[in-house]
Amino acid sequence: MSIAVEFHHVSYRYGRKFALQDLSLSIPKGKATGLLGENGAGKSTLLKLITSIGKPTLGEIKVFGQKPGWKVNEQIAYLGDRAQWYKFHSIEKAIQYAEKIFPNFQVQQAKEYLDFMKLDSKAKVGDLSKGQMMRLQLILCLSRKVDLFLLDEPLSGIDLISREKIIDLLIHLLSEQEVTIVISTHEIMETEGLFEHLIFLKEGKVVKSGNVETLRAREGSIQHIYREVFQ
Ligand SMILES: Nc1ncnc2c1ncn2[C@@H]1O[C@H](COP(=O)(O)OP(=O)(O)OP(=O)(O)O)[C@@H](O)[C@H]1O
Repeated sequence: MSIAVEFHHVSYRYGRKFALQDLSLSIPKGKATGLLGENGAGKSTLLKLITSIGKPTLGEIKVFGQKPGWKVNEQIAYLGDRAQWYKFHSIEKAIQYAEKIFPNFQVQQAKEYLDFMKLDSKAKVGDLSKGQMMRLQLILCLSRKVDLFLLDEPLSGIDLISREKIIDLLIHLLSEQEVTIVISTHEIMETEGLFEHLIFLKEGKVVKSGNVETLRAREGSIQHIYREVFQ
């Protein structure tokens, strides 16, 4: 199995509080990995460390064999704390703007995704609903030509139809390109079919991880495992 991201005994703390504790894990290359955990488990912190928004207090991280930093960030698209797009821009304009700020942005790809996600390119960013805004954020993120996508809770607070659209888009991307996707989520029911690999995070530690099929064969449905781990 080729590895995209490795954590070796990583700890991270905010002030006195440890958000991650002696955490070791591997994220396989070319697959979708689900990062599952309850509120405060450390999912966002883990994704931020991959993009070098923070540095580990202890331990070592490798992303495609390199230390996190600006160089490897060129290969990463991160959907994290929501990027601010100008509210007075139309979606079309937001795409032109994304092309300016992201060197590896694919305008044609973004236009295809817009159709797929049923967004009107003339609509103003400021007039979009939360779900439509998330669809747009995701389009702008996924239209970058990179090897690794990190999506921090892309489904949170989104209605069923938008969720299904987002999941369809991710499945489409995975079937078309050899990319690595890491998605943090609590929405295991809807996303289960998307993932090949799962990491269960609890109180800053990995409590279970592995290939989805292997986990299912050994321990039953993913929902069952989720309940066992988090109840
Ligand atoms: N900026 C911060 N300052 C202080 N503590 C923080 C900060 N960000 C996160 N924490 C703490 O670190 C721990 C992990 O937070 P993190 O946001 O990584 O969890 P999460 O799994 O992404 O949670 P959620 O599902 O609620 O988004 C939590 O206890 C949180 O309170």
